[in-house]
Amino acid sequence: MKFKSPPVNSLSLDFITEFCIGLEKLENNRECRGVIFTSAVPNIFSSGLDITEMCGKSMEHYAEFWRAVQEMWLRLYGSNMVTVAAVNGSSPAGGCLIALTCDYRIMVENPKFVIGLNEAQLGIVAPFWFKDTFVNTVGHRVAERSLQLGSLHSASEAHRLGLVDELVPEVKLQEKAAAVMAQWLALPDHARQLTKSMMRKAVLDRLVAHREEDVQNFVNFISKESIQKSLRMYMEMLKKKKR
Ligand SMILES: CCCC/C=C/CC(=O)SCCNC(=O)CCNC(=O)[C@H](O)C(C)(C)COP(=O)(O)OP(=O)(O)OC[C@H]1O[C@@H](n2cnc3c(N)ncnc32)[C@H](O)[C@@H]1OP(=O)(O)O
Repeated sequence: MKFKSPPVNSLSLDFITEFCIGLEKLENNRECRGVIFTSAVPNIFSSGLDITEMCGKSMEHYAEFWRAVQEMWLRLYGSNMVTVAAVNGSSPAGGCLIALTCDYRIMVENPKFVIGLNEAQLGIVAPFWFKDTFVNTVGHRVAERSLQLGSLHSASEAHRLGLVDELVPEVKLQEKAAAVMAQWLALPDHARQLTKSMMRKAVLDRLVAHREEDVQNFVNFISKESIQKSLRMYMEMLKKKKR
């Protein structure tokens, strides 16, 4: 699945809806046992949640958007397929979450590309299921430090921390992703799927059990004037950076 929503593959409601529909189609296709996620936008894997969906909108919109974000994560983290992220560009926040939610992450070894859960830098807080996914990948200490600081890690640092599994030159990315996929698909599906479910079930169940509470938390938090102000300032900063 190639993300193609220029300029930065931000995860808008439309993007997320299409992502979920595409994933469901693949999940229901018995011929399809694995998916590689990558980007068709140069230098960007995904810039994370579309900030404009969380700024200046109604409470109803925030709730609809957050349910879609939850749905995307539940489907991807709970997927029966082998999922490989071929990260060919920067991947902050929600973009990093997509990569973390996959079974395996390969990143292009470009020092300009960054990845991480940088929510704290925007004055917002990653919800418990972002945090759980991160902890399950890199361990508690690395996740705690990285989340509190809202760190965006270079590709080599992300590799050192275990946030990504492998680094490759850009020209080798697709070949490597295909090789990893072949390795994972060589196992019997039922054994791999049951093992994956055993490893991820507690974290998935936690969100399912607290889904509406999590929506309400998000809506209450994001609609606070102080948080809206932080997001507006962050968007301004992104725009100024270009001038
Ligand atoms: C409260 C509960 C928790 C909620 C959880 C939220 C998780 C999230 O995902 S929040 C989103 C966090 N994302 C970021 O912090 C990334 C911000 N973007 C960047 O750092 C850079 O844009 C980039 C490194 C991804 C790319 O840099 P580049 O120089 O190539 O492009 P830009 O000129 O910065 O951007 C082009 C264009 O796109 C707009 N934009 C960028 N990111 C977003 C975004 N996440 N949402 C909406 N719009 C975004 C940027 O403002 C530019 O717009 P203009 O062309 O109109 O100026």
